[in-house]
Amino acid sequence: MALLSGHNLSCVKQDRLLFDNLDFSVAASELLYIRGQNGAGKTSLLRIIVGLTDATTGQVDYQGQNIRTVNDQFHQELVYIGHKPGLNHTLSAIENLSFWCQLHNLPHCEHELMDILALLGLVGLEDIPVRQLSAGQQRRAALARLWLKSDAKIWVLDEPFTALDVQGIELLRQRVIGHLGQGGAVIITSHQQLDIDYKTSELMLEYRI
Ligand SMILES: Nc1ncnc2c1ncn2[C@@H]1O[C@H](COP(=O)(O)OP(=O)(O)OP(=O)(O)O)[C@@H](O)[C@H]1O
Repeated sequence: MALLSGHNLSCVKQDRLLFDNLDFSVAASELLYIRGQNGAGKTSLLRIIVGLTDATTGQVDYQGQNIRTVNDQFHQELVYIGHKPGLNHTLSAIENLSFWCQLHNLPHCEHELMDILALLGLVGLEDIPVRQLSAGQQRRAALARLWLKSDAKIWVLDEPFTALDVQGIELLRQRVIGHLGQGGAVIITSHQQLDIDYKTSELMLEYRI
């Protein structure tokens, strides 16, 4: 059974039809790549998938039910990391992630924060404002959420490799493998191919004029 599926999705932005009649599904331990050139509509599709915006037509189902009707459960079991890191630049990494843990009702996370930041190579940088971190360090801080909310079933990641170095890419790759191994599902946009021994499908968005 599909964990997450989209049916007859279409999206119009600025009078341009980005996609229509679009169906997808992703099941436990599956990875779905969404591909397409700049401006094809990948981010727009991800925002529809996580319920941040409505599709022009169609619906997204979580475990067979419209995400709008199982909103709370869906968001409890989802981690979405957008194209931008989604961090408050005036706060430190610790402050950003502590706030995120509270927002997601994950109080136990606070105890794990330092270990996760160490794993991500951010020790010594955890207390400075995020704006003083490099782009790759900011990305790492954003990706810490994948370690903090480890029981989320669905990960939706928009260009998560952006700005990461080789070691960061491998760290994230191993994390994705671990998640798939635990029965999670991952939807990802990336211009980079991941070499992974799990069922992988691809959705190509054509750029439309
Ligand atoms: N909030 C918005 N209001 C109006 N138009 C938008 C908005 N967001 C995106 N668009 C338009 O929708 C189109 C698709 O944008 P989107 O960000 O989904 O593409 P993308 O495939 O993710 O691109 P990229 O690879 O560059 O990140 C673009 O032409 C963009 O101008």
